[in-house]
Amino acid sequence: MNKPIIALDFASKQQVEAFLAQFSEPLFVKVGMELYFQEGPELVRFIKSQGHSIFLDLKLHDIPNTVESAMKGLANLGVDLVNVHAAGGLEMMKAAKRGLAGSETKLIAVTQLTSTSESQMHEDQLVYVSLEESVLHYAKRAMQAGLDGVVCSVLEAEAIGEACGQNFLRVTPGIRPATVSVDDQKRVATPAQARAKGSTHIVVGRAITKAENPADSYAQIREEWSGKF
Ligand SMILES: O=c1ccn([C@@H]2O[C@H](COP(=O)(O)O)[C@@H](O)[C@H]2O)c(=O)[nH]1
Repeated sequence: MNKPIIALDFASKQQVEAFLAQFSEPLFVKVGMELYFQEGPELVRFIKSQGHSIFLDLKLHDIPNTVESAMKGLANLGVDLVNVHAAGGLEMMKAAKRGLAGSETKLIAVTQLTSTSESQMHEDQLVYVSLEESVLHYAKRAMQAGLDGVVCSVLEAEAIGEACGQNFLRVTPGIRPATVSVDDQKRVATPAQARAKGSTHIVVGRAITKAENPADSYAQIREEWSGKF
């Protein structure tokens, strides 16, 4: 079972260091826009030097040429996972993959953000299909472009596994243990539900980073996710 990916949604290297100091094992962490735009590639190199695996969650979405060039830069960082928005289109996703040529970094595409509900998708995007249909469409396009998987919610993970194959990654944020507030997330599930529905990875931020004891919270989530609880 893959380790839960901890979203390091912090504003500074200092906060990251203080957080990581509470763990004595190699982790799988996610560096997103908040942290990357403050601290840049140096911080990614630092986290890597500490032996942790990294999902660099920058959700690129631009014209194919720009995304390909940006991916060439990210390829040099040697992270484990990077992503684009599937809404950028097939050509953009293919360009992103070309940019990573020769690197070991896996590429996944965001389908519909887990903070989006079906009614919001209709209103904001004028997309009048079901949310699952939209997510499945993006997953199939990502597969067609040669990507390694998608970011989706647990609610769509099973259908994507059936449509795209079990090796196609289903990386699922919006994870909340039963007692924790959902905050701004709309399509949420517990770690146990994620396991049952075939997520390949879970992404957990605030339920760990804002917990009274992050290391305990991580251990509980990891146990629930791995089915040991
Ligand atoms: O659809 C998506 C894509 C990315 N995210 C990111 O995951 C974490 C979730 O944090 P929580 O505190 O566990 O809600 C966050 O970094 C998002 O940027 C997502 O939530 N949904």
